[in-house]
Amino acid sequence: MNQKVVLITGCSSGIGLALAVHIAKDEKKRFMVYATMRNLSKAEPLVEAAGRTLGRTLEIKQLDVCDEASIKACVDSLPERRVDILISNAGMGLIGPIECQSIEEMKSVMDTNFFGLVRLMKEILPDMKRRKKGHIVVISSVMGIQGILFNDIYAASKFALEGFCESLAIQALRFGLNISLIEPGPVITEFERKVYDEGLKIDLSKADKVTADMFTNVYLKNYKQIFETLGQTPEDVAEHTLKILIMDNPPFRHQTNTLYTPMTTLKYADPNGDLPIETFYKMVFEHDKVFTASLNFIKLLQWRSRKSFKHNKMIKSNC
Ligand SMILES: NC(=O)C1=CN([C@@H]2O[C@H](COP(=O)(O)OP(=O)(O)OC[C@H]3O[C@@H](n4cnc5c(N)ncnc54)[C@H](OP(=O)(O)O)[C@@H]3O)[C@@H](O)[C@H]2O)C=CC1
Ligand SMILES: CC1=C(/C=C/C(C)=C/C=C/C(C)=C/C=O)C(C)(C)CCC1
Repeated sequence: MNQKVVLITGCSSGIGLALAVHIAKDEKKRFMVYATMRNLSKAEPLVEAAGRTLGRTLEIKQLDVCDEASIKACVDSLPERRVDILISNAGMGLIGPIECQSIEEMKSVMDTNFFGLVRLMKEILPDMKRRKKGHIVVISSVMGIQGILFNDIYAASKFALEGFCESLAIQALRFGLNISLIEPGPVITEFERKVYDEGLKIDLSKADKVTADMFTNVYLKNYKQIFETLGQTPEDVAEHTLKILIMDNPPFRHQTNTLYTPMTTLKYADPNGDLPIETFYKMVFEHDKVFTASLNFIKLLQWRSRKSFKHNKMIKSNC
């Protein structure tokens, strides 16, 4: 059988782990998954979730996206160095006022989220071009489209990914290669815990009172609620991604959370770029009115989509 070779980065937890397992468990066994992580001592949750696919349609390998030698060693270890589908997922977040963050911390985010993909592409793209076959799937974010308060550096790293891929996609087309950006909204994973816990520990003494207050009393206060109201599961993102993998003509961009779409659409609706900024400003500072109204609207959308899901299921079961 002609299985497609899928290489995924950052599979020790969250979206990467869910992707690896979901793709390896494909009923038609269309894929051979190389699930990679930088630290193999963290493999236990993946081993457990992979179950019987381990050693069959799933293998675990070491790969650190910040280390060129580790990427090369991993790709060299694959049969014929072949990668049909690269899923660049490894990433990290960073929240808080920039005056409280060190340049080292910021560089680490850019190095992982952006240069991590660049290193992977430098190793894998030339082979894909030679074979005139391949699909590069990048786990970007809604923050690759639109910045969010106190996510300045993280959003910049995702914008960098999007600009890089948008430029490369034109060249890729010439070789018959596909590039797809997957853009989830909030997803309930270790990412949320890491970023939120770090956020609570930030030394705000370098920020002025207004900024410190905005971070503590607006951002951190609402962050949890945003995840609770809008948060997707990593399995849901994995399902969306698999659908993209099996398409004949996969799209360049795919947002996984329709509840978040009204917010990203603002960007496309106003060429001057003021609409999303003013709307987010109102959501933050006319908080009581707009933020609560927005959350209620989102809850209504959620209720309606759950209702229509049940309705569709009922129709199907009656057919
Ligand atoms: N959670 C969310 O709300 C959203 C997340 N995303 C994106 O999804 C991707 C996955 O995040 P998510 O699953 O949520 O978070 P997790 O923290 O659960 O997973 C991140 C993964 O990336 C790995 N990683 C970090 N640095 C490196 C590195 N240098 N080399 C290899 N692997 C590395 C981590 O490994 P280790 O365990 O060793 O740290 C971990 O396996 C990220 O790109 C993130 O930006 C996008 C939209 C929303
Ligand atoms: C929508 C919104 C907020 C927060 C959104 C968050 C926290 C989104 C997180 C997205 C993630 C984690 C993407 C990962 O790539 C605020 C600023 C609290 C208030 C204004 C409206």
